[in-house]
Amino acid sequence: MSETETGNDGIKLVMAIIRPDKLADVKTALAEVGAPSLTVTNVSGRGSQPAKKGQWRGEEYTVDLHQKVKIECVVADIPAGDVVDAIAEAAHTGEKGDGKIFILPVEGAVQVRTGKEGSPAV
Ligand SMILES: Nc1ncnc2c1ncn2[C@@H]1O[C@H](COP(=O)(O)OP(=O)(O)O)[C@@H](O)[C@H]1O
Repeated sequence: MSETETGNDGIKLVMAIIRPDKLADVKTALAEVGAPSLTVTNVSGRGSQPAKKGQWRGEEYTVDLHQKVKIECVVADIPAGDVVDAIAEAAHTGEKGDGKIFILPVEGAVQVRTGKEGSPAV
C-alpha cells in the first residue's frame, strides 16, 4: 500500500480485525517487516460473513456476531503501508469474514517506562 493511500507521514495506528486462527501468521509477518509490537484483543463482529444457525433444545437460533481478533499496531519508523500489506497477506483466505484493516492518525505517544514522547518505541 502506497504512502498516498495511508497518509504521508507521522505516527499511524494500524487497526486490523482478523480471524483468530490467523493471529500467529500475522504476528510472524509483522515481526518480519519490523513491527513486532502490538496489542491484541478478542472481539466479536459482524460484516458480510453469513450468520451461523444452530439448534438448542429444539429451538433454532442465529448467531450473527463472529469471534474475531483485533490487532492494534502503532508505527512511525516504518511505512504504515508495509504493515497493512503484511497483515493483509498473512490474514487472507479469500472467504467472507477475513476482516478489515483501518489506518488512523495518532497525535502522540508516550513510553511509560522512560517518559519519552514522540515515536512509539518498538
Ligand atoms: N465497517 C466496519 N466497521 C468495523 N468493523 C468491521 C466493519 N466491517 C467489517 N468489520 C469487522 O471485520 C469482520 C469481518 O468482516 P466481513 O465483512 O465479515 O469480512 P469480509 O470483508 O472478508 O467479507 C467483521 O466481523 C467485523 O468484526
